Amino acid sequence: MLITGGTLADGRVRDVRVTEETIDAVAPDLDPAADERVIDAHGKHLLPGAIDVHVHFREPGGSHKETWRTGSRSAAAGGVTTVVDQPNTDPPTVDGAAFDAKARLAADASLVDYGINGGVVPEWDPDTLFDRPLFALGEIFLADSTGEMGIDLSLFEDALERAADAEVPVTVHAEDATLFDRDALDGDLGGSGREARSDRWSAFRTPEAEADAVRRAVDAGQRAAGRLHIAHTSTPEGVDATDGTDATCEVTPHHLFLSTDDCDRLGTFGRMNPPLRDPDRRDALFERLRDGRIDVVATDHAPHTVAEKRQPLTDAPSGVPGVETMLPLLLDAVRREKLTLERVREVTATAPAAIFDLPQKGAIEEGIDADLVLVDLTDGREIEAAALHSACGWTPFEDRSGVFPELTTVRGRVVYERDPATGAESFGEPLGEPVRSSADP
Ligand SMILES: NC(=O)N[C@@H](CC(=O)O)C(=O)O
Ligand SMILES: [Zn+2]
Ligand SMILES: [Zn+2]
Repeated sequence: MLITGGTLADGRVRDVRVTEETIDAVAPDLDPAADERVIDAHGKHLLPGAIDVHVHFREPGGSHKETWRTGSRSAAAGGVTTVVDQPNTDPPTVDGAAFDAKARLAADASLVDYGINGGVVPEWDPDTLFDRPLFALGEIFLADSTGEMGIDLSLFEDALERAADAEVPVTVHAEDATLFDRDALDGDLGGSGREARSDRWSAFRTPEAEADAVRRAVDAGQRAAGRLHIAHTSTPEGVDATDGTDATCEVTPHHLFLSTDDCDRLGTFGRMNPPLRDPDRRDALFERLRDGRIDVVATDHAPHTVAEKRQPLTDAPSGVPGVETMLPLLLDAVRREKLTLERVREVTATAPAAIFDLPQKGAIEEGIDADLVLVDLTDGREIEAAALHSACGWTPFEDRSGVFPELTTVRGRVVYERDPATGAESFGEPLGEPVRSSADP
């Protein structure tokens, strides 16, 4: 396949030849071979596929919320070519057998490349778990969230040691429940669903609870001398607690593009852990994305059904979908000159590939996986739940504008294609193996 005339993130216009699974050539002017498919990318941008290191595709055990098929189609339609699934499934991915069961589901159904993380609870089985090609160990929950997998600091320190020995990176959900403000949930919490006052959830799971937990996790990580990555940092204080350390951090699109100002509109559809923060903190977080203090954008794609969300604030589950809207929202920020295209490439592809050791991904270079996304930056459109592909059927970004892919390839296969003239979409077939195959060291 030859994609001609695309503009790369650094502004160079190049022809890109894809042969089998890899990028075969990146050059100013390539002649198409006789039977080669040619895709005209003139006036459009060609980016490396996004690597989303934090998704919850809910299988096994939660397939009424999402499945590997629906979640990976949503990823492909949003230009995400590699996803990493978290362990709070049912059963949780805390031993070798649970890992194998999830790996089989993913191999049969995932349209995009995937990694599977191991999880930690008191009854985990590190021996069989570390026997599997774990992408990472985490998210390790230092406070309960969906799946009630919260653990104490001493088990966290043991897990850090085991992961360091196994040279497996660790990701952590850093909130300290002892610093939650329980008074915030007394009094009037509004009604159910969109009538709920989810600003109270933000008042309950305080910024200090995150910042303090990040500081403690980072200290433990430094002592264990392993690779530590902080999941979904939602506050500037949390990000700043990683400054000057080896720990890396990620931010989600909802903590960049939403704030407590959206709680009124969203109700429980804006309830997640860590929660939405005040507009000033959101702006300070965006500044840290722009200036490089935040390493990665990852979605924490955490779908729940509309019915589950239409409950009172303290009964509804936490979490919002986001895998399909991450790149569109970031590209819309580029259109609005709030971010550069190179920074978007850095936080969605270059940095995740470097931090999680995926040398064959994250760039448009000869010899590496042909994970590519073709976008037309002049073609912004409104985000509508009905046009998205997650099984959950809703989005917290309704009516925001986004730039959606026209073509997504994973290791040279077209996994998603949309005709910009008609809107007609088509999807590819499952790929059948994880990005960390057992052949890896
Ligand atoms: N973020 C959330 O609010 N929920 C996530 C779990 C998590 O990432 O804490 C989920 O799996 O639902
Ligand atoms: Zn989490
Ligand atoms: Zn999560």
